[in-house]
Amino acid sequence: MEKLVVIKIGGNIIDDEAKLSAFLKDFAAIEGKKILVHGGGKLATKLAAQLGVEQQMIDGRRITDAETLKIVTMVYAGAINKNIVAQLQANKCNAIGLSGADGNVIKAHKRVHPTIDYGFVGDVDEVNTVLLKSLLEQNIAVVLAPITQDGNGQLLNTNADTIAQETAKALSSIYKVDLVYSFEKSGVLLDANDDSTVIKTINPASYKELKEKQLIFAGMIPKLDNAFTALNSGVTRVIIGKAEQLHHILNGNAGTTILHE
Ligand SMILES: Nc1ncnc2c1ncn2[C@@H]1O[C@H](COP(=O)(O)OP(=O)(O)O)[C@@H](O)[C@H]1O
Ligand SMILES: CC(=O)N[C@@H](CCC(=O)OP(=O)(O)O)C(=O)O
Repeated sequence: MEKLVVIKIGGNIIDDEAKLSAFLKDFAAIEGKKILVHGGGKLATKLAAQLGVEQQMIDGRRITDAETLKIVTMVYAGAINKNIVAQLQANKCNAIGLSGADGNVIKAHKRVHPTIDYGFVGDVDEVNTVLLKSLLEQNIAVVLAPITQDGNGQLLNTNADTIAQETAKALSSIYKVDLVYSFEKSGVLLDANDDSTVIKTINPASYKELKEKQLIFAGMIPKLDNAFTALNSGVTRVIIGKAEQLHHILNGNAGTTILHE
């Protein structure tokens, strides 16, 4: 099986012009088939504040009312996605930027929850692996924004870590997939404020323990849940690490590797 890397880039890197530019240079230099998934939650929150649209997050998920859906669509599928693609072109990496609606690439349904109304939040049903494969085979890097659609004309907002997991999972039937969650820290840390405390490997048992001790919290919990789901669904390797160390991560020399046992 041929190799594919699916890399998710975190919100704090997208927000930092210099770090984003350095990261995209490194991404452009990766040989072989590659997909970049981005979010941009911080930027969406900033724009919503400027527009006076109040935002609410529950368990790391944005409650997405109609106004918020317009904002996230503009920010993720518009400004951020196109800026990333343009920068990849500047680095001589041909790329195409897609939302889940483009080419019917990611279908989802509006989240149904017994007590919480998440609004226009989408849970993924299907990834169009045929289209993605045809683009990858033309040596085009795919840049995915976390906006999905329900097939009936409704756009939906889906967490970017989940988009990366679902895409990696779907493509693992065709490729040997490495999934990388890159963000501003050196990996999963024993002390979230100390970059020198990288935990080299995490398995379900150590994850449980670290969570109980509250050494893993906030956005790292859904990220690790996505990481384990990917690993249990056919993805070969899942690593969480620092965006600046992309090449070391891919070589297995940096970050936190997620293990089955
Ligand atoms: N043990 C930990 N190691 C590293 N980060 C952690 C840990 N526990 C919680 N976190 C938090 O998780 C955040 C990453 O999650 P999130 O903000 O959702 O990621 P992203 O930047 O990819 O969107 C970090 O910024 C950090 O504050
Ligand atoms: C439903 C939901 O929560 N969607 C996320 C999508 C963006 C995202 O995941 O961005 P980061 O990776 O930068 O956090 C949101 O709107 O915040």
